[in-house]
Amino acid sequence: MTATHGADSEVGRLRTVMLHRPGLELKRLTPRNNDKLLFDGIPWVARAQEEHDAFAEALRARDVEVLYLTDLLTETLETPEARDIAIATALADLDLGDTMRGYLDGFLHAAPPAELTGYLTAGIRNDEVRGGFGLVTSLLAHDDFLVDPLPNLLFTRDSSVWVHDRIAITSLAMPARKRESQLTELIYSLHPRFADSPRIHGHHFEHVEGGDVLLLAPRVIAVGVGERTTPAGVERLARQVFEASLADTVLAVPIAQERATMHLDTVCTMVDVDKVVMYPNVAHNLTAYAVTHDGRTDDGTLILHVADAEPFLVAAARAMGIDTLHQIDTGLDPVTAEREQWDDGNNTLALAPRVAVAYERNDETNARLEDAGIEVVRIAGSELGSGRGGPRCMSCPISRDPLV
Ligand SMILES: NC(=[NH2+])NCCC[C@H](N)C(=O)O
Repeated sequence: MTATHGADSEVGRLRTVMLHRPGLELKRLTPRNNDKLLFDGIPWVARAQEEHDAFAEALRARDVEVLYLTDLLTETLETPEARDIAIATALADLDLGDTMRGYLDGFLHAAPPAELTGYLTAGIRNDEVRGGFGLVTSLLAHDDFLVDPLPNLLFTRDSSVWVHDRIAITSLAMPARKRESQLTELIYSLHPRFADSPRIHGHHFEHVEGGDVLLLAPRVIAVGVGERTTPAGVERLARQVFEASLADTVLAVPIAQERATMHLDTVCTMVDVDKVVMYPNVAHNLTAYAVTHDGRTDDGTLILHVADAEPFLVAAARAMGIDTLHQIDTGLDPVTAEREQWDDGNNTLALAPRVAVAYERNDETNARLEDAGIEVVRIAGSELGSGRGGPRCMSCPISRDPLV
């Protein structure tokens, strides 16, 4: 692979990553809105920022280039075209009424790029507006949002994902996250750094979230199907990656439709070219449907073949062309395993084969990873973890070395 941007695996040496440093949007969380905004508590924002800065530093210390989503967005918003699209898409989605919509349209257009980034990410509360007064402002509560904040931007893995040299703009399932991929779509369409990068999928298509997409090996992709990614979403993604010749096999992997297992990467991540760390309580019943393609219908549509369900590790190894995809034997008792899974113990970010970033709190899982020869780069996540996401969720690899 010669592209400057892109990734063909989960473990090729990480060169460039996109993160989002948590900011004002986290200060919008209250005990009344945190469930709807998909947080399990109210994070201490200053500490969350410290933890995140340490995460970014750990990556830089390993020569990984760290890009911040808000910097990319602000740079994108320098052009009037980008501002028009950003404002029109954001406002079109909101339940505002014409008086407020008209006011906000003018207000947002007048804001300089960095400020506009702030409004698009942290939102605007009813008690913060200085105009557009009318029925909407009178009847909404003072702390209702006119523009919703996006606290889950922190989890950059979900709102876009590189597949080889293409960027897939995802389509997020939960209402609280829907606007996130409008922003990533804007960045990848109009930021000069990504000008020539071909895109697939889009925020208006069937739901696919990046946390469900695992690049098992060059040309083999596993996609979790559960609370977030839908069966139709995987089918759409499979057709696109086959059409663009980015993969030969897509494995659709059913996962329980529960908060604890919202994405495939909450139960399984790769730590080496042939090793995964997997939540032991699901390891034995995780299955996969291998999807391949062969020929076209008369109208040119690809004909997909869907194999019967098989154990995930078996189907994955076959598609990857290896004898065995090893599961690190964490040997944890079910209760410890459940606790550490909840705290994202299985949600590791590989910096290279056998080097993975993990939350320090998951002592047992980390010790077993080390026993298996994996170098564990530990980071703190006491506050970051309240959004239920670990190192993998908080990072979107933009460039990884190809596996040779
Ligand atoms: N790739 C992941 N596992 N992302 C975690 C996302 C967590 C986020 N609060 C949500 O519910 O959407």
